[in-house]
Amino acid sequence: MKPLLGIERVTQRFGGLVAVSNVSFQIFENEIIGVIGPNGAGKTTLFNIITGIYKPTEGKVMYDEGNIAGFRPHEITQSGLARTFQNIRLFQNMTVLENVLVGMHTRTKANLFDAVFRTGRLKKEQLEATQKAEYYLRLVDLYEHRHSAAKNLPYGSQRKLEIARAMASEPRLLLLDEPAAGMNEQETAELMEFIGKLKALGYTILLIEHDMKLVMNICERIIVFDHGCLIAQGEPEVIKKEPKVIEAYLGKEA
Ligand SMILES: Nc1ncnc2c1ncn2[C@@H]1O[C@H](COP(=O)(O)OP(=O)(O)OP(=O)(O)O)[C@@H](O)[C@H]1O
Repeated sequence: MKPLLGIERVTQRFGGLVAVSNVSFQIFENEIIGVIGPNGAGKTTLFNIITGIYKPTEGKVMYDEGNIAGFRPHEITQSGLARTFQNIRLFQNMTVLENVLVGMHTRTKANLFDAVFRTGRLKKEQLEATQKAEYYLRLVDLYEHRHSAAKNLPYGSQRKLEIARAMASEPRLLLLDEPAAGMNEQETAELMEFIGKLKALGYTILLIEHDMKLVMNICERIIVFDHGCLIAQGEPEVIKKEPKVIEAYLGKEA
């Protein structure tokens, strides 16, 4: 089986600091993979490399068999990767529905001419986009709130809205940066159920998360970072018992 994403000997230096050091791993279609590690281990830098915010100093990011290292973020979104951020990045004054429509932008075809003259093509496309956005909002249980301003949603719902917005670009691979951050126990439990639903829909998910219960429960494989290096990868049961992991991460934070 060919991987959907292949990280090949990737290194990211910032001046003298090596944030990611010679990292390689693969992700296969429809897997849920967790990335864990202490603060500053290089997890977010890895996401930033995969999503085109940084061009790695060395190495390849193979996605669907092509090397996307150095592609611009919008090109990466167009190739079928989408992400959420550690800190919520919604348009707070826009409605819930509008936030999802923004995520769909890379998939619409109407041009300036269509926009100025409000052509039939534009109207048809707008209607289809709204229907699609509503579909994603139903998936995350926010349809009823579609006309509320994003800022009026509770925190857990704002995180779900971010996921809906990422899904609107129709990715095959979803990268979630600390999706449970700031959530209460109930919201985290709902999120776990929701991520299970995404898998059933065929998505492949790579997530960074500090909530060990979430990671251990829903991830099929876990990748562990420490000081920029990949120190272990495997099934949760194996990772839990790995001495290097306990020393680097679980021992300090769990
Ligand atoms: N743009 C940058 N310029 C310089 N150093 C950076 C930059 N981005 C990250 N770093 C450094 O790279 C290292 C890895 O940081 P990164 O944010 O990837 O870690 P992390 O595992 O995501 O941590 P956390 O769990 O706290 O989010 C840190 O030492 C950080 O200070």
